[in-house]
Amino acid sequence: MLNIAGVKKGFQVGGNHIPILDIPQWKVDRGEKLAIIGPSGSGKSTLLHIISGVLRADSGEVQIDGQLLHRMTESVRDNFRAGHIGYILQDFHLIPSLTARQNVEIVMSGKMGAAERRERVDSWFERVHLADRSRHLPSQLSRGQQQRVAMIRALINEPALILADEPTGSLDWETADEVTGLLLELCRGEQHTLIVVTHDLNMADRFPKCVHISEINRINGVKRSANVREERAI
Ligand SMILES: Nc1ncnc2c1ncn2[C@@H]1O[C@H](COP(=O)(O)OP(=O)(O)OP(=O)(O)O)[C@@H](O)[C@H]1O
Repeated sequence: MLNIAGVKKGFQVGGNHIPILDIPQWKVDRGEKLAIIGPSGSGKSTLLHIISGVLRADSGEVQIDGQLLHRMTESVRDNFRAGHIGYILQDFHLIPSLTARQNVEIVMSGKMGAAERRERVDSWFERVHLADRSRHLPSQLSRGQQQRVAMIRALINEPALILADEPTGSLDWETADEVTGLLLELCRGEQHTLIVVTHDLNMADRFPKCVHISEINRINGVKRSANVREERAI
């Protein structure tokens, strides 16, 4: 489903080129549920940005479902992203002036009829146990509820690939555990590939597969430990 070959990425800082990513080869199979862990500054978010196409690699190839992102024009890439990729962020990024369901409807295809759209949105709010909250504004929802709305927004178009950057990063332990369970349940099955970047080791433990960023990225610019629990104490 995802194939990365020879990807390099660096940033210009104060006239210096700082290499961040060097990924000779990395593959994620369809239907995999994968957590990526590793220290702050090791390029995890940058990797997700490159996979989603919001950031361009300096060189190399990213292929999703056989399609090469860097060969697409910007508008084709935007359409591809909207149809194939769902993105969940730590801070939800809900539009404050829109209700929960409007925040979801805004990403849905205009081609869908009003009744079908309503039914689909209703069924997703039921799935995340927020049926009675869909007409609330984000400010009237708890952080865990806001993240559940953001999850619906990422999943409503049934993307094949779901990327989540620290989805539990701003939640308390219990809510984080709930959100993790829900995310895994919603992404169950072969049709959803899920890649989560997290510092939350309880979350990572619940994933069928967990990799350290150093297993993917050859750049060793930050202090790393093979043992992530030790790393947290550094
Ligand atoms: N636009 C940018 N310009 C310059 N440097 C950048 C830019 N974006 C990211 N970086 C640098 O790239 C490195 C990797 O950042 P990234 O956010 O990918 O790390 P991360 O592993 O996700 O960290 P964290 O776990 O703290 O979120 C950092 O040193 C960061 O400062």
